[in-house]
Amino acid sequence: MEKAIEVRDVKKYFYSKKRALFKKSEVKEFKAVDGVSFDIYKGEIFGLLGPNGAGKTTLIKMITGLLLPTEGTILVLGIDVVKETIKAQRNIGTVLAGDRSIYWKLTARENLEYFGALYGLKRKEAKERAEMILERLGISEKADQIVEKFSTGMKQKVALGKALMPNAPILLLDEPTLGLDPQSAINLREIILEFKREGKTILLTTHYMEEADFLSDRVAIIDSGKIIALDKPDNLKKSINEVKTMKLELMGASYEIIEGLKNLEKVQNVLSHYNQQNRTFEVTIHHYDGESVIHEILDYVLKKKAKVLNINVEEPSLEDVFIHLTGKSLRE
Ligand SMILES: Nc1ncnc2c1ncn2[C@@H]1O[C@H](COP(=O)(O)OP(=O)(O)OP(=O)(O)O)[C@@H](O)[C@H]1O
Repeated sequence: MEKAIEVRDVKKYFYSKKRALFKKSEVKEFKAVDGVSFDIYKGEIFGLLGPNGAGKTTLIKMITGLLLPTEGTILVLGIDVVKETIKAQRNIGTVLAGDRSIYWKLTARENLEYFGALYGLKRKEAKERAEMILERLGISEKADQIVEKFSTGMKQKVALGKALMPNAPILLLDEPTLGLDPQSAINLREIILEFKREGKTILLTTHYMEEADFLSDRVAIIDSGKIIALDKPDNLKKSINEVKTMKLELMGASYEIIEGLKNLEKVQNVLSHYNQQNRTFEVTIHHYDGESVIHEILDYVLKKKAKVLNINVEEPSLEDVFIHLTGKSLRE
């Protein structure tokens, strides 16, 4: 398979000065991306899944040439992003999370035409392409209104439209559906799949496991600047087949009772979320081996006088893969 993007041993360290009274200021090093390697093949959707602060945006910014890596090499269609930044950038359309680079005082159409000119399109070409993209993204009707008044979803579509203007073969989408209402998110995911059908290579970052699962041909799970797993979503889920997931909704429980669950034999991970409104705990339990441990869990909970409102035994999700590997939730 032909490679569209090659990332080799890439690191990005940030440095900040910590001032202390009467002492020499210390330089603190922060490893935002800490030795990452992967390939993205032509025509695939590659998902980078990880919690907030995992290093996803930093990686995208390095691939697109906006940030210099501290170490390592990035090739885009064989072109070194550091050595030939502009040449590499010609192959990429990028939308960063909460993209503010579109002009809010211009209309959607003016934005696209302006960026088209910036990318070197002739006036007529830019007009035609903007028209086609506005149509594709379903925003033709509002194309001549200023962007400032648009909803978050519409603004996101204009940002995506801007990234599509140069008709680059590779798209980098950073949290494309962040902040969108469910229906707009579904629409945008459909549009992303259409781009793939047209042969574009897409790298997207997300911290929504359903999104990574639904869209990606392969997913890299990233945490604290490192890739901790990389495979097709189904293979990742199969890799934790021996781990079963049980979800409980408990009334009258406490953090202490939930901590106690961790001491049960064959229980691997316990994560909980307190729902203030209903005063219930939603508890996710990863355990090995079926029935006996389920009985033990229920016996324990009932002995502690908590009420079980709901029990679900679920198929593993990418969130479960993440919990299995890190012991924490994607949303923490
Ligand atoms: N310019 C910078 N200087 C110092 N630290 C930075 C800088 N940019 C990012 N970081 C830190 O690097 C880490 C990774 O940030 P990054 O934005 O890549 O994460 P992310 O996975 O995209 O998460 P999010 O979804 O929250 O943006 C964070 O802890 C962030 O605070």
